[in-house]
Amino acid sequence: MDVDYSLYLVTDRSLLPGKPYLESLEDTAALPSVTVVQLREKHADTAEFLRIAQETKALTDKYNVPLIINDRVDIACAVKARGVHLGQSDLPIAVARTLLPAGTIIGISCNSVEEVRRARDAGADYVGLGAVWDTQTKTLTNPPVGVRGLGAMLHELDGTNVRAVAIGGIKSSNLARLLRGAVSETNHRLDGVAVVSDIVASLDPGSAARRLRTIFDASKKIDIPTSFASSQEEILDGALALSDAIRKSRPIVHQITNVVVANQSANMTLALGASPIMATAPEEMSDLSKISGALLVNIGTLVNSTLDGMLKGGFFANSFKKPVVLDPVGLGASSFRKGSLHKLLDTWQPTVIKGNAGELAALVNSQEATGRGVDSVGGFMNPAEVVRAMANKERCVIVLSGKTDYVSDGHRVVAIDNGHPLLGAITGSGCMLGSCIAAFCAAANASAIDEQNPSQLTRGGDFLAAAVGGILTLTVASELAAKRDDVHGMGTFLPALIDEVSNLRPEVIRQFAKVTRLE
Ligand SMILES: Cc1ncc(COP(=O)(O)OP(=O)(O)O)c(N)n1
Ligand SMILES: Cc1ncsc1CCOP(=O)(O)O
Repeated sequence: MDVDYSLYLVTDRSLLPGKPYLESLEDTAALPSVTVVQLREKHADTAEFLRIAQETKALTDKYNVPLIINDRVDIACAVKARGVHLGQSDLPIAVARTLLPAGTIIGISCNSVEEVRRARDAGADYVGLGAVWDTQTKTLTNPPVGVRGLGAMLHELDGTNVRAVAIGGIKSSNLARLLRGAVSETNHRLDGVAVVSDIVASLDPGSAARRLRTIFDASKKIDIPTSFASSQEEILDGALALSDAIRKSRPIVHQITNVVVANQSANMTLALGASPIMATAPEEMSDLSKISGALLVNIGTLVNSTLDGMLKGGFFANSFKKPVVLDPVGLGASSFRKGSLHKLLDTWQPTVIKGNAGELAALVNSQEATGRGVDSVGGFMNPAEVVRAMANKERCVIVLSGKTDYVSDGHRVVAIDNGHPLLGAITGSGCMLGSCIAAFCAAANASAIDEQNPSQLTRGGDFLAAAVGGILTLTVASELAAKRDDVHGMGTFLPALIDEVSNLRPEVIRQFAKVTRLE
């Protein structure tokens, strides 16, 4: 019979919070939450390992949960375990197969795409991918692969029966982010998650397991809805409805942004009819996430002290189902920015990533465009395809800003041809665009019905239409501002732009909008 890998408990007696081992295990095995148990004994001698394995087997048999033995093929044979889990330096799969009864499951740990390929070709039944994050449970010999490293590993398993679980640092507080991000471009997902401390070290391991299992099961029920507005007219209607919704509901837009633009971004947010809060302290991120409609994270003048706030801000925004707009300003300019961005994306899931060609190229390691400081040099040959592929990879809406702006959620791709060259002449127009998109995302999220799905990282809403609304507001206003008699250049353009945004009505946006649905 096939094993269900949904919630794969790995034991560790050294982490028990005072409860006897078998009692703690029974708390979880008795429930339908845990679907597999792996006995992992790092310090027991052979006799002790065998004794614990026999006791564990009796318990897992009682509740009909398959038992896997860590490392030791001999113990797996002795207790007639359902399987064995091997590390990269344990017995090779082919040798273990000759020693184990036919049908015994063999799993192996993999830390890279190459290891997954080898495991697949050697006939592994499942792979343990990780460590995803750092863990207190063991000293890692390889760096964590991160959430975003898992997609390429899963891709290697397309068309095979090899199952995959992720392991390392997984908790109920980060599981939804893991499950959202751990998907290959071909939509290959994890079959389960392997967890040690979040269950074993808990005073109430049964509840801990139930929380994890509820999130895992709920994640199977969500994807980017395909029922959203489809034609360019419908997308425009959706975007303009959000413009009205912002003025009616005045959402709080929390912005952790750069010191160059904080003031003008706050004014732009007010002009849209929303309410800015430009707070950076990590200590207040949890409270602010509860009251905000959306979070903007802009790395333009990144320092370690704000990075901490960004990590916590995004984490809590995901937890409270608030959309997060990420503006990776000047990403290619330094390895500090790149390293920090990877940390951010491994900690939380953005709803929208907005960047110029140089920034998006740095994110996907493309040579097609580069950055010069915070500016972009060059462009993509096929921008529509780039945003579509990136949206699928990053599992969010992607906005590529430029003379023509491109937006995709992985299904739909839209091009917008509004804007004025003066937007590119002043500092911070890209950053203000991030603020506009965040305000529109707040409105989209607020108007969605909360499905009460614990694996959702936002309430939902058409965030592609939100991005389109944010772009149109700024770019149409820029065209109107540039035409004004009192605008003579950069200096007079910025206040006029803010005025035009504050006076802009949806009918005017509709009149000037140049939106094309591409595919
Ligand atoms: C499901 C699962 N995945 C990975 C591991 C790690 O195994 P290994 O690399 O052998 O390291 P140790 O467990 O021996 O520390 C695992 N145990 N289970
Ligand atoms: C055994 C193992 N292999 C990679 S990470 C890990 C430990 C995971 O423990 P935790 O779930 O407590 O982070």
